[in-house]
Amino acid sequence: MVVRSLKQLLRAKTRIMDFTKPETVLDLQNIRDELIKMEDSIIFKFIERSHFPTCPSVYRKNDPKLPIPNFDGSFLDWALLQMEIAHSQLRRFESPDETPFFPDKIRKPILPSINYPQVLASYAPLVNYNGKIKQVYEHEIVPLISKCDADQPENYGSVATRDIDALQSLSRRIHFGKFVAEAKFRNDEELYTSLIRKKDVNGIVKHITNAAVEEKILERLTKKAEVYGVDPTSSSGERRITPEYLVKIYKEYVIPLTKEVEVDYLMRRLDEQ
Ligand SMILES: O=C(O)C(=O)C[C@]1(C(=O)O)C=C[C@@H](O)C=C1
Repeated sequence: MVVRSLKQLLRAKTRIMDFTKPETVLDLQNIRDELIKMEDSIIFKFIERSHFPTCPSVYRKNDPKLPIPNFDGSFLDWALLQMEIAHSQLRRFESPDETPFFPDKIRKPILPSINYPQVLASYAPLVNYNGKIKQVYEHEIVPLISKCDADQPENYGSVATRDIDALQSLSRRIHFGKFVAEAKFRNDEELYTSLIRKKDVNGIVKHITNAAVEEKILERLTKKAEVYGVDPTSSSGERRITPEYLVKIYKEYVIPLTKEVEVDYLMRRLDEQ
């Protein structure tokens, strides 16, 4: 009897989001646990980027230092597009938690489809904030997380690969707002239906906001940045990612953009029924 209940306890504790099981995907606690795990990947990706200077040429459209034949865009745009073309063929964007930066240019997978059960509304892929995420990343986040303000041609490739990793993690985190929104909608359909009918954006923002959860996120990030952001082997204790910058990035960009995704998703939610 004791053994059985212990097993049950373990099972309950190890419940995680599984995209083939809709009931695990729309459990708000599972979603929040996943968001917590994503904090670690985002911090580590920022740390990887922080070893390099800003390298503005990487983000400049058609920069003469980085000529790319038959391409209209920045070096990062080009690199990200090549990566998405490869990843699309590996089935990356079939997963409902992945949102491409170039939805019109990706390819069909080489691998057979998984046919995930549909948990989000059918328009979910159209809720795509990647343009805005890239804008914010290049203009606001890179200057905060780079080692210094400088161009370093020998590291353009390394910078672009670090940027792609960071952008993909940020995109996944921010677009998780769709799962949060769907879970909240199903938990209180009456309330959200009435707010959506009235097009009451402020009311929706008020109801999706949980100040206590946000405060906890910022507290946890401060602690994580203190631990991960310092190289324990470095005698000078030099900081790589400071708690101050990490909190600023979450408070000013990551959480507000997640909420924007939630609101956008919810505002269209009644068209689906
Ligand atoms: O956890 C939630 O309820 C969310 O809506 C996600 C999130 C976030 O971005 O982490 C956004 C808004 C809430 O105020 C709290 C947290």
